[in-house]
Amino acid sequence: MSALTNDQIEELITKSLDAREFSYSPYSKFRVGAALRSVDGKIFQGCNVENASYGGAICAERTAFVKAVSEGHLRFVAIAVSCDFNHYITPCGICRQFMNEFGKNLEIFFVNDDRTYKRAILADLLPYAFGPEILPGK
Ligand SMILES: O=c1ccn([C@H]2C[C@H](O)[C@@H](CO)O2)c(=O)[nH]1
Ligand SMILES: [Zn+2]
Repeated sequence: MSALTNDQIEELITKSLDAREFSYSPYSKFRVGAALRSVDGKIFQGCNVENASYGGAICAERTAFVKAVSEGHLRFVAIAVSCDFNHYITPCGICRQFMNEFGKNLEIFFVNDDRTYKRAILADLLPYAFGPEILPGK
């Protein structure tokens, strides 16, 4: 069961699909969009941003998180992710670790081109995670 209403899920899906528009992906030609909902209902969109130094690429999920955190938001309910293939895209390992910093109960919607989706919780995608609770001072 999702913490979001069906309308909220549909809104997140639309914003995730729309976010692909600004994908900067001249190398992979793989356009990814994400939409992240904070606990106070704000939605932050992100796309993947690649680099001539290939390893410098930033995924859509992290773009959305960095936008949100840099504007003072630290608590999130859900993120939707989409690519422009007939595929349910799942976040890469770096993004799973990155997102874990902000809570293991985050809902993740993997959105297909036709708006159908699959849903998971971050804790299921990153079991036995290394997280901030392990470090002193947290
Ligand atoms: O969940 C994912 C998986 C991949 N990518 C990007 C990284 C790179 O720009 C391109 C191909 O890996 O897709 C994302 O943005 N999110
Ligand atoms: Zn990633």
